[in-house]
Amino acid sequence: MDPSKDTSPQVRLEKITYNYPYSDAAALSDVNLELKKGEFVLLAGPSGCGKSTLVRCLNRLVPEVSGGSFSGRVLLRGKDLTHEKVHSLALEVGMVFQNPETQLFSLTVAEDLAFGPENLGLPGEEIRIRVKKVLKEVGLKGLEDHFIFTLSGGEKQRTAIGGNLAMQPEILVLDEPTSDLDPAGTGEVLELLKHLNAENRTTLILIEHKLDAVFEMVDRMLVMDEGRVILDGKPFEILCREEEKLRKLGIHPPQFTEIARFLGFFSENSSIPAYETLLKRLTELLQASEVEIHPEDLEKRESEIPAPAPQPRNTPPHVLIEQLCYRHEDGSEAFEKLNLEIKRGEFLALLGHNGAGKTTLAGHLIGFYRPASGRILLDGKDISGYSTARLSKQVGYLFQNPDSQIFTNSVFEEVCFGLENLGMPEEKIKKLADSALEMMELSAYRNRHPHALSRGQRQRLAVASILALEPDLLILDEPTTGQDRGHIRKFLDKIRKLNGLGKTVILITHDMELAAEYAERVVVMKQGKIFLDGPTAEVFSSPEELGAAGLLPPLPARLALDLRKLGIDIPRLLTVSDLKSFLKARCPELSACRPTEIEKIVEENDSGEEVSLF
Ligand SMILES: Nc1ncnc2c1ncn2[C@@H]1O[C@H](COP(=O)(O)OP(=O)(O)OP(=O)(O)O)[C@@H](O)[C@H]1O
Ligand SMILES: Nc1ncnc2c1ncn2[C@@H]1O[C@H](COP(=O)(O)OP(=O)(O)OP(=O)(O)O)[C@@H](O)[C@H]1O
Repeated sequence: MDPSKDTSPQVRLEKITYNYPYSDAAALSDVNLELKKGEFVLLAGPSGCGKSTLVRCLNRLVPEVSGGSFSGRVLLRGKDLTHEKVHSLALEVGMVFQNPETQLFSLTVAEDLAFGPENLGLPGEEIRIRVKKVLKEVGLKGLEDHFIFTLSGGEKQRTAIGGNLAMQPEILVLDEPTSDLDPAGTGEVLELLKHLNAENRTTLILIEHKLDAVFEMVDRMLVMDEGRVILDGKPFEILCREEEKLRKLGIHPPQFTEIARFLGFFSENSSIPAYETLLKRLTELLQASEVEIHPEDLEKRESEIPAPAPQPRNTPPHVLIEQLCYRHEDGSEAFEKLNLEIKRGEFLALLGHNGAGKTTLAGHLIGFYRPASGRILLDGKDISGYSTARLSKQVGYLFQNPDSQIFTNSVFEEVCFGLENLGMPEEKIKKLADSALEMMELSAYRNRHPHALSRGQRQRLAVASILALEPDLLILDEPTTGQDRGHIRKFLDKIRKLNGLGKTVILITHDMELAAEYAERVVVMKQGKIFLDGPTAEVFSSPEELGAAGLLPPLPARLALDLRKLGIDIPRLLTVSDLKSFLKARCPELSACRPTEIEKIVEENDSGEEVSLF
């Protein structure tokens, strides 16, 4: 039979129920699922719902390595895997894990890419060919001899993906493979996956919280909640039809589907409209409308972003970086006379391509790096003589990888750790730790070992530990990795409130949507230099410059820019809410619509609860 016509399932999960050791709650409950060869499947669901656990059943990491109690069967091309070993499945099921560091074993990039094929016993020439091909595919050409420990987060992620591609598996599972990548890198990796899927018919299972970039290219979307698969179908249909259910789970629709739905596309047709079609609909709507624009409607949203607290006269900036020069140990230049000033109470997004120098720059503020020349001042004081321990009283630094800052044996101890180091009384420590855990929705895991949490939960734990310390300056290095949109917003809404109380926030992110929504100022780095710096709306109105730094403005900003080019009178817009408010003000037929259930949910969520901690 022609294998391309074979419609029998490649993977079949039958009644899978699984509990981790010592855990009463089932991580998977009665999961039944079939996947066909060549399918490209998106697996979504709130943090902790069981996505990673489910995919780990496919190569027997669950339960062979994880232990616990497992029932049901996993069949691969009809073969029952119950008695298979993890290593014997490596050729069939490749897996790119959430944290690339857990799967990089060698000293250099090229050695790491060769590691898998070498273990398969392939001839040297074949290995060389594969490594060369993969280096190009994952965009690491030129870095082949770089040491793994010197790579930026995004470069490590590319290496981890490349290592799997070099094995040419039949099924490739990718657990948030783009979480640390810049928008250009995300696009490249997704193109690569599309190509693998189309050309080699590799079955792909992609776990992603960032739905914007992926929903258009996958064939099928599965949504999990509490260990069960609760939705299964075409992505655009699920995202539009089930928007209410998804929002309740904390899964926010991509900006594209939200706008398309608002403009009525889904009720007319269930296929995804093109960007140009959205633009055309908006143009027609706005040209037809004769209602005057009410600028106050547009300003409403912006005014929700708290303005920085007024600076008393003659107070020094909170952060002042003067003429900073820094070289890495290998002599490569990171910064040459870099200058940056941040006022107290600013909410600044630090953006830039992978390897631009964001983490290295931010690391200088807490003493992980020391300038070769130049000065760094916090509140006017030169920090060159301060230790990292001293600086951590003023500066809360959330690492890109939460596992880098988790080192105790229980969730509660973890949050207490930093507070104890500050020498606080026990009663106060307990109170602050409890409220930090409550704020991050982790109270239920109080006594659990941190490494028995999902990645998103570990990220929230790291955030709780930092927030409990009430630092004046918060540096959040990619805090959204592994989080669902619901948790991200709750967390950033709280950070915004802290910012409103005068805390300075530096958010390092590759997520333009979040930068647009939360930051008042955007600084873009490119190859170790400050490339753009200005108010958020202004920076996101410079698509050419952003493009040169490998970034793309968020969708509402792009639509507004393109509408202006078409001669439509429209202000700068940053968020979907901005766009909706503008349209409602301008087009009475849209504003006449009663709020849908979904909009009510959004409004309820937006109204926010009180910050319990401070
Ligand atoms: N080693 C472990 N021991 C006990 N419970 C665990 C362990 N690992 C994960 N869990 C729990 O199992 C549930 C499912 O975790 P899993 O990592 O599969 O979630 P996820 O959907 O992949 O989450 P995320 O999006 O945050 O990565 C979570 O509630 C988590 O706390
Ligand atoms: N110890 C080191 N030796 C040599 N080069 C290094 C070292 N540490 C970092 N680099 C390089 O410096 C550059 C900047 O790294 P940095 O981690 O600051 O980038 P980034 O903008 O935070 O990137 P990402 O978005 O990928 O996290 C990268 O190209 C990285 O490979």
